[in-house]
Amino acid sequence: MKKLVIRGGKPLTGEITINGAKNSAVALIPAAIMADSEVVLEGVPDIQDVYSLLDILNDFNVKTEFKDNTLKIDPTNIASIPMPTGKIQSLRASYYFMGATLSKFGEGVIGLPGGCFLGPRPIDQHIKAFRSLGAQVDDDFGVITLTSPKGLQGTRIYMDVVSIGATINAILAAVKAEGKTTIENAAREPEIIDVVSLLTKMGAKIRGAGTSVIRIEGVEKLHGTSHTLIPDRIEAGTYLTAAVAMGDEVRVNNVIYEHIESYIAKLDEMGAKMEIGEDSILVHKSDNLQMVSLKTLPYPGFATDLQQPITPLLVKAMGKGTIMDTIYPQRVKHIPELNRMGANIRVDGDIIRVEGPSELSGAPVKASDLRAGASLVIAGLMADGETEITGVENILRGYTDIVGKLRALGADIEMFDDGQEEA
Ligand SMILES: CC(=O)N[C@H]1[C@@H](OP(=O)(O)OP(=O)(O)OC[C@H]2O[C@@H](n3ccc(=O)[nH]c3=O)[C@H](O)[C@@H]2O)O[C@H](CO)[C@@H](O)[C@@H]1O
Ligand SMILES: C=C(OP(=O)(O)O)C(=O)O
Repeated sequence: MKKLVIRGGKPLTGEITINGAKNSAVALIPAAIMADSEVVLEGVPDIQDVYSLLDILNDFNVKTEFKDNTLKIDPTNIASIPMPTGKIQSLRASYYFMGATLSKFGEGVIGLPGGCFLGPRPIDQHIKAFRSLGAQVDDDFGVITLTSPKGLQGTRIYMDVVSIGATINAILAAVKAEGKTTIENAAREPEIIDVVSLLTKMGAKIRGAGTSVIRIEGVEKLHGTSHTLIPDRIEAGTYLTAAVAMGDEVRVNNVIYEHIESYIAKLDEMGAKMEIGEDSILVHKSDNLQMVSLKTLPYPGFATDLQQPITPLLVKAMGKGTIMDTIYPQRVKHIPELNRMGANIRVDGDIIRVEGPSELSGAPVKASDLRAGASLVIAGLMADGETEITGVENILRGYTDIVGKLRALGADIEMFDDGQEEA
């Protein structure tokens, strides 16, 4: 079992560099199998979700090489293999193999995905998109079988909810469908633009990524190419929060400000002192933080993935504030753990009520999901004394070398592994 031990209260100073986006990487990798030759991805983060996908590619007989953040994917000898259980459940984004295999082979057998438990995470809009394109989709107790006996035909797909995964899966399935497809009420996240950039370089014809209407004209084949990932806006937001909490001159490099504008605006409202550079953000010492209220929304609104990381910062602020996660109202597993460390937070139906300021003290806590983990790491950096975090595997799904990066800033953080499985 791995655990993180943080001795908090140390000021953070220095520079760190943000890696390529997890939520891009996990879509680009399945998308790459749709090419007929090698795809090279640059800036791929060194995270467990990437390794889980490489394991799955290996089962599909796809050759891969991953070194120094460059990932070479050669799908020349790919085989259509059913993936009903097992590795497919180790992460959320394995659902992209539904769209990718449907497009590549006209068929696929893919089990329901895993990933963070944030409350119900249905995939009805993904299935609706596949069916609209003419696929037959059968759900046998969580094993999704996709076939397309008459091929896939371009169509109009209206998404009932704004969904990143369903939008990307619809794009993957539609790029080689016959004729034109329009996706309406599409998600607009930067990762969608990144996936469309790769597919376009592979030969796909797609317009409108980053808007709520995406138009696709089917092509017959997709070829190999190379592509560099966008930086991870959630990783950037996480380190910016740690810097606002404990920093004194911390520069966060490789940030696209426009991707986290709504987050920066909230930190600004709290009174954080930041200087926005061309591709970096410098955080000065920020005292007397003001309490704020916030609501998560689809992009360009405040990202749900940053709701948990910002919570400990609110704990440090003066006054009463509320957090409403409209995307995942049940994304609250960090709250009891923060309270164990001395926070004063109440979950009241779909509203999280924070009253501050509270001094945090180190305690044994569990990271039940990825961003709950980020939240607890930030709390641990802020707390007086020692915090021991278990559930570290969840954190490693999405953060490259979190220990090394924080140590470089002066944090007292160590990871231990006793080699035993977590209970
Ligand atoms: C791998 C990846 O990119 N994960 C991100 C992605 O997850 P994911 O793509 O799974 O999340 P979605 O954008 O699909 O979910 C948004 C909302 O739509 C609902 N919904 C979604 C699909 C569907 O078929 N039916 C439905 O009702 C969900 O329950 C949720 O309330 O976006 C989430 C919301 O920004 C982020 O927290 C995740 O980090
Ligand atoms: C919820 C997240 O990831 P996933 O969708 O991969 O579970 C996340 O990145 O915060």
